[in-house]
Amino acid sequence: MSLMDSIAPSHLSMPVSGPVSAEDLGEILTRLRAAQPLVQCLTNTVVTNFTANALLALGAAPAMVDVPVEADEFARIASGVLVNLGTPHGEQRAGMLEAARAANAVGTPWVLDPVAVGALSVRTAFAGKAMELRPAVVRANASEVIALAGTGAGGRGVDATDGVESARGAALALAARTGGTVAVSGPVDLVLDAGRAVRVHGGSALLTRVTGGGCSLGAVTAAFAAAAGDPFAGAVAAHAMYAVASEAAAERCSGPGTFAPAFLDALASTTPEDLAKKAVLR
Ligand SMILES: Nc1ncnc2c1ncn2[C@@H]1O[C@H](COP(=O)(O)OP(=O)(O)O)[C@@H](O)[C@H]1O
Ligand SMILES: Cc1ncsc1CCOP(=O)(O)O
Ligand SMILES: [Mg+2]
Repeated sequence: MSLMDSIAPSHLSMPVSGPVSAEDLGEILTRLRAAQPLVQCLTNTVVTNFTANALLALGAAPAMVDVPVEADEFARIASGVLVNLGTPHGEQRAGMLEAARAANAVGTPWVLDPVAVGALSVRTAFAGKAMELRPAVVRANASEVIALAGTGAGGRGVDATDGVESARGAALALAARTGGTVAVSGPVDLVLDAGRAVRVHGGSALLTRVTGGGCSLGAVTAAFAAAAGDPFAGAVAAHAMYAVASEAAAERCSGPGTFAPAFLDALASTTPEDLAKKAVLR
C-alpha cells in the first residue's frame, strides 16, 4: 500500500453533521449555484454527453478527464469526482484509481457508481479495489448495492431487479466499510450513513427511460457533496433535485424523447425555494 492509499478520505475526518431538512436543501442548491463546482467525471461512453449537460444545466462545471496522469492532476483541483463503472476500459480503470487516490489526498469527495457490478467480472473485481479507497458516496441501484456488498449476483444488465428496502442491510454494510454515505436509488430513494437515514419520495419513472438517469445522478451527487461540505446532505439534495426536476419535466413532455430535454430545463429552472418546498423527505 502506498502512502497515497493510506491518506484517509476527507469524509472520515469530517464531523458527522445533523439531520437534513428540506429547507437545508434550498441552502445547498444556493451554495452550489454560487460555487459552480468543478466535477471530474470518469464515466461510461454511453452517458458522457448527458452527464455533462445535466451538470451544466444544474449550474456545475463538468470535466470528463480520465486519461492516466491527467486524472491524478485534475482530481487535485476538482471540487468533486465521479467514478462510474459503466464501460470500464483498461486505461480508464487506471485513471479511476489515480483520481480516487488524489481526491482522497486533497480531501475532495468522490462518488462511486458501480454500474452492473456483480453481473460482470472485470468491473466486479475493480469495484472491490475502488471500495478500498473509501468513496465519500456510493450511488447505485438496489441490485448494485446488494452485489457490491457481496450478498447478491447483481441485477439485469444495468437495471435493478431488487427493491430499494431489500438493499438496506447491504447499504449499511457498505457505509460501515467506507465510513461514508450510500445512496440507493429506486421508486423511493434511500440515503444513509452510519448514523443517518433519509428516504426521498417523488420523481418520475421516465427518468429510467432515458439512458444516464442514474449515471448523471452520480455526477450531480458529487457536485452537491462539494457544495454541501457533507456528502450525506449532498447526496440527499441530489436525489431530491432529481425527484423534483423529473416530476416537473414529466408534466411537460409526451414521452422519453421529449422528457430528456425537459429534464435538463427543469434542472436549470428549479429554484432553491422550489426544492425546499417540493422535496419530500421522510
Ligand atoms: N419508479 C420510479 N419512480 C420515480 N423515480 C424513479 C423510479 N425508479 C427510479 N427512479 C429515479 O430514477 C433515477 C435513477 O434511478 P435508477 O434507475 O434506480 O438508477 P440506475 O439507472 O443507476 O439503475 C433516480 O433519481 C431514481 O430516484
Ligand atoms: C446502457 C449502459 N451500458 C453500460 S453503461 C450504460 C448506461 C447506464 O446508465 P444508467 O445507470 O443511468 O441507467
Ligand atoms: Mg446505473
